[in-house]
Parts: sequence; C-alpha cells; structure tokens
Amino acid sequence: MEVMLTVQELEKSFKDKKALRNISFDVRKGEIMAILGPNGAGKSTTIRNIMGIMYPDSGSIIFHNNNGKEIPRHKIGYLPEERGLYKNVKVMDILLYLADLKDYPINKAKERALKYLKKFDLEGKENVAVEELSKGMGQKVQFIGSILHEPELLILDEPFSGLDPVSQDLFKEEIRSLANKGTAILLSSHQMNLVEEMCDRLFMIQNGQKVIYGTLDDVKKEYANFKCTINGKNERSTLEKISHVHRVEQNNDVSVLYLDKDVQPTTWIKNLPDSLVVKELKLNRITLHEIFIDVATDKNLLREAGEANA
Ligand SMILES: Nc1ncnc2c1ncn2[C@@H]1O[C@H](COP(=O)(O)OP(=O)(O)OP(=O)(O)O)[C@@H](O)[C@H]1O
Repeated sequence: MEVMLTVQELEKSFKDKKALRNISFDVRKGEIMAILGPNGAGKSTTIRNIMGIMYPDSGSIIFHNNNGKEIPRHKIGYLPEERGLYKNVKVMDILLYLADLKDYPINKAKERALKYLKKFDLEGKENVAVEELSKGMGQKVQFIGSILHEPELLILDEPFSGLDPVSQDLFKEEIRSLANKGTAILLSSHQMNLVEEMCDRLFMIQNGQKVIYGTLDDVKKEYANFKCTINGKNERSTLEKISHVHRVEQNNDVSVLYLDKDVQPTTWIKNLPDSLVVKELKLNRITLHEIFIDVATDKNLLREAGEANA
C-alpha cells in the first residue's frame, strides 16, 4: 500500500520533560492507522508535530503526496483534540469558510456540506448558529469540516469522545468508508472496542516511546492470543495442568485460562480433560482492551504468555 505519511525518529522535549523518544511509523493510503496510549503518552504531541503546530527537536515528517516538502494543508483534514468553532457563525458559513481555507470549490463544498449534514442527522441546521448546537452536534459539524475538502490524509484526535452510541456508529461508518475510498487515516482514540473494530494497524506509545506497532492480528499473535473462560467449579491446580495453559485467573466459579501463543484452538478444546466441570465454556481471542491494560499498567502478563513459547 502506498505510503502517505512517514514519521521518522521524532524527539520532543518540554523543558526537562522528554515527551517523545524515537517515534517512527507510517500511514498508508486506504488504511486506518490507530495511535494509542495512556493519558500523557505523547499521542497529541505526535499529532501536533505532524500538523506543524509545534516542531520536533529532531526527526522528520514526510508527506509523500507533497514530494516530502511542506505540509500540504489542502490535502489534509484535521480534527483536533480541542474542539471549537466560531460560536456566533452559522453552520453552513463555518463549513464553507473551512473549505475555502483549503481552496476547495465553494459550490462543491456546499453540495457536500448538505449531504453530510443530512447524513449526520443535522438536516435543516445550516442556518443555525454554532452556539445553539449541542456538544455532540458541534462535534459532528467540526468533523464534517475536516472531511469536506476530500483530504488524502485525515488526522482524527479523539473523534468519538462525547458522542452517543448512535453518533459513534455514524462516525465509525464514515471513517471506514473514507478509508475504503483511499483516504489515509491516523486515528487517536481511547475507545478500544471501536479501534478494534476499525483499525488496520496500530501504533501504541507509552511514556513517549513505541511499545506496539503492527497489524491488529500480528499484535494479538504476539500476545497471549486466545483465552478460554470456563464457568464451573474447578480446582486451580487441575486447570494449571492442562496443556498450553500459561496462566489462570479465577473469580468464584469462573476461571479464565490464558493460552500460549500459537495454540491450535480446536485441537486444544478436543484435548480438555473429561473431568472438567463445565456449565459454560467460551474461547475468545484476547481483546485490544486487555492488551492495552496489560501494557499500560506494566503488567506484561499477556506478553509473557507469548514469549514463554517463543
Ligand atoms: N505544551 C506543553 N508543555 C509542556 N508539557 C507538555 C505540553 N504538551 C504536552 N506536554 C506533556 O507531554 C506529555 C505528552 O502529552 P500528550 O498531550 O501528547 O499526551 P496524550 O497521549 O495525547 O495524552 P491524552 O490521552 O491525555 O490526551 C505529557 O507528559 C504532557 O504533560
């Protein structure tokens, strides 16, 4: 896949605080690349450096759709973490103003704005002042403003925060559809379930450093991969003796068995001992949420499960 943006060896300090260390990744045409990490990890600092809002101490940011030169602002869409539109301006006026800043033809912008307002359940709001909108509605307008000019690279910093589940789904569908049409998307979000459903690849930062980078599937394979949840009264020692069980967590009669990586799930299930008490049994892949917690809290229990067998 064609690379749209390359971030190379970014370093950034604020006084004596090192916010980014050797941050390198790329974003490709038609993919959703998630940038993840706990609060204060360095996601927004990375994005602000990409957007030229601040400059790195060292490292480079290359926009391949602009021969690697300056930021091609008219080809980039950006939804910043800090929301804010001019309050006393009408919705359509602000959208057309934003499109004009990107040199996008006004008639086309108007047509697209009406289409998107309808899609985002804001039909008829074009002449309403921004200050009269709810927070979620304002966010939808700002999101529309970031995509109206058909950007090739779209950077979304926490697009889902403050949205109700219906609006989250609308955003999710639109972001996916933009990627399918070829937009390169860099998405920062704390909603792991949404990221898991949407992203193609992910880059996770902790304390300003890379901890994970790859496709969702590769990342899961690198960690514990599968877990088996058994509802039934079983002795921990019995469960620990089952082959390929790396770790057991128990809560009353529910046991979670984390399996070694590369385990073949159907074979593993077939070889479970007949003596096992099972009222209910589920075999799932571990979730991105679990990986995130494991990494962010420095437990590294899931990674050990992977490395034990590596
Ligand atoms: N302008 C600034 N001046 C000083 N320190 C800053 C500044 N901006 C960010 N930092 C520090 O840099 C680190 C990274 O912050 P950043 O906002 O990039 O984190 P984040 O991953 O986006 O966090 P969150 O999920 O909370 O939005 C933090 O320690 C933060 O305090």
